[in-house]
Amino acid sequence: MSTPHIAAQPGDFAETVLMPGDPLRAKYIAETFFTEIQQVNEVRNMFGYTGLYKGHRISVMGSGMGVPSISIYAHELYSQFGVKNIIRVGTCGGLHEDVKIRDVVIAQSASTDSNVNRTRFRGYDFSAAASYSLLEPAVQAARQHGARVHVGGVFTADLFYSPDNEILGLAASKGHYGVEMEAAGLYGVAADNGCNALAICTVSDHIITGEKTSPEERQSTFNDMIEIALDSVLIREKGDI
Ligand SMILES: O=P(O)(O)O[C@H]1O[C@H](CO)[C@@H](O)[C@H]1O
Ligand SMILES: O=c1cc[nH]c(=O)[nH]1
Repeated sequence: MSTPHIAAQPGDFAETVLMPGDPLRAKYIAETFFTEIQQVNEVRNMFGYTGLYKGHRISVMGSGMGVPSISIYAHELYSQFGVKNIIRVGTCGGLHEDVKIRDVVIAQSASTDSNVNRTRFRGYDFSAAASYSLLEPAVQAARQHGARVHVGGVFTADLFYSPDNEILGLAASKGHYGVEMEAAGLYGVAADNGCNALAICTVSDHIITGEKTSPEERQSTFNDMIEIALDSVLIREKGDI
């Protein structure tokens, strides 16, 4: 079985897929955290893997950057490969004064300058929100982990290099914690397919203060976020939530 962008067999993906933007981070996650790893996609080098995390079957695949890219992969995973839950594990720019670099932002909701949700919602304003069944265990896992975590809105931007960054100041003034490029689209695709989605991001740089993390810091804070995402899946499976 194959879709235009994923060449895998039915059952190759677990019910829950972690999605970083970068396919090499997907490879890193599989090699660092999984046992019994099976590569399940390599079309366009968008690497996907299924393995075991603490004995629980789980998958990871890159999403690419931006709403169009993650929308393609999320739609194919939900509609053709039996995936029920996608947890984006990405990076974001800090927008809010309470947010420091290396903090974790759990995106309860996502505002956007993308038109995709209006397209799918006949011009009305769709509320792009995380699935509570993924959100609550993620918050619990983050607290257990001891991470500095913020739960709230993010701004999903179409342009990384925008000629007009005033929207980011406005988003900050309305309490958005970070800017990234996928969450609002992912939440829309999950709603289309009756499935679950959540975006978790580590703050890699700060839009207001101009601070940036070093490559080493990015790696270790990325690991914190991955453990939070993976442990949230175990908490959910155990039915503690
Ligand atoms: O680190 P990832 O998951 O790619 O996320 C962020 O980084 C990319 C921009 O550099 C965008 O995809 C943005 O959302
Ligand atoms: O999309 C992103 C991701 C990280 N930092 C940013 O400024 N934007």
